Amino acid sequence: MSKQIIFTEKAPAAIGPYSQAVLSNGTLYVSGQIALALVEAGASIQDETKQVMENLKAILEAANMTFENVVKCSIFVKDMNNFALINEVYGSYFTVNPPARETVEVARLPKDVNVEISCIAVA
Ligand SMILES: C=C(N)C(=O)O
Repeated sequence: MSKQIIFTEKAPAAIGPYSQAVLSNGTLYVSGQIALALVEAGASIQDETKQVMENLKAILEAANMTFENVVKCSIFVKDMNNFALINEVYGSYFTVNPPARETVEVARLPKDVNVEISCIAVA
């Protein structure tokens, strides 16, 4: 079993006992990304989502991958009424052959952010 911890300063450090991402046997498991600073600044859901996607991008790049390597995403939202706005931003990162995905509304997210997205990518 191979297990390589991926870390980049270009994405926020973990806020708990987890790694930004773990690479195992060619598959990259990226932890759920949030945009805490933007939420604290009162940013829009679009800007929050964009920052989350940029975090994912930076972590993928740290493992020599891009969004093209992503096979699955999980989206957790505080308010499903934001579904369309989140899709608008998310979709701009996956213009062709988007990955598999689920989107789930949850009661609360860490640090009271509005959206958290994780992904799995394959080399
Ligand atoms: C933000 C997270 N990924 C967490 O708390 O697990």
